Amino acid sequence: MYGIILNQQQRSLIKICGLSTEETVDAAIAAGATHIGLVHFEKSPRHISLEDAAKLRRRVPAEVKVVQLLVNADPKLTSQAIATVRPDVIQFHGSETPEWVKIVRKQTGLEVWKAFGLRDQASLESSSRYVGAIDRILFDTPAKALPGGNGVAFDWSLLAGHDHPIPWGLAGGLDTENVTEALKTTNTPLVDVSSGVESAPGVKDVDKIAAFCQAVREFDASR
Ligand SMILES: O=C(O)c1ccccc1N[C@@H]1O[C@H](COP(=O)(O)O)[C@@H](O)[C@H]1O
Repeated sequence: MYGIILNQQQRSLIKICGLSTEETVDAAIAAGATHIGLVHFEKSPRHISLEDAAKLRRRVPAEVKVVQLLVNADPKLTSQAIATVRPDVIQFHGSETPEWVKIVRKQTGLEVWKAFGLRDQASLESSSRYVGAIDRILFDTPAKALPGGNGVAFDWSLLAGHDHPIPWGLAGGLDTENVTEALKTTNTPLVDVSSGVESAPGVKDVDKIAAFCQAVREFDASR
């Protein structure tokens, strides 16, 4: 009986993105993150070289998945990132087409995620063009100064009650204060945070990482 109840309890997936130091990678793992995100995009304050990403990747135990974030990377850079970092997941966060991400998925066998800027109901419908091409869609705020990582939330009610055809996740402006509301409104299976666990752009804060993960786990325990 007890086992059945435990099995029914939904455990949210938590991705902490834009990590760039050993200390913060270790903190995210200790706090219960299920996914660690590494950004390779030179315009981002969270950009790290592929060699540094590979070093951080080696600290991550098998039960925590490593997500390599790329933005409109060409085929050469995409293969270099995969060969050097050996991520579990590739997150495409630019204007990559369904055709391109499907090729990467087929040729590498890796899990492929696509970030999608959600503007309105019509854009939610148009996101279905990625069905069959990716393993997970990550709904985010439409691009601003950067394609992502701006710390700005979108209207989560767009996702309330939506019948999702593929696995998905929620990103954009999440933090410890709003993540419970975001989970309640959207019932998302995965939350993805970057700016919301920083003390300055690109500087992750270990206490904020711990508090964010605790808020998510408290929500999980309450449902
Ligand atoms: O983090 C970045 O700098 C970044 C740069 C380019 C594309 C995506 C980026 N981050 C991703 O954006 C979402 C939302 O981030 P935030 O919590 O609003 O800061 C998330 O997937 C980040 O990993």
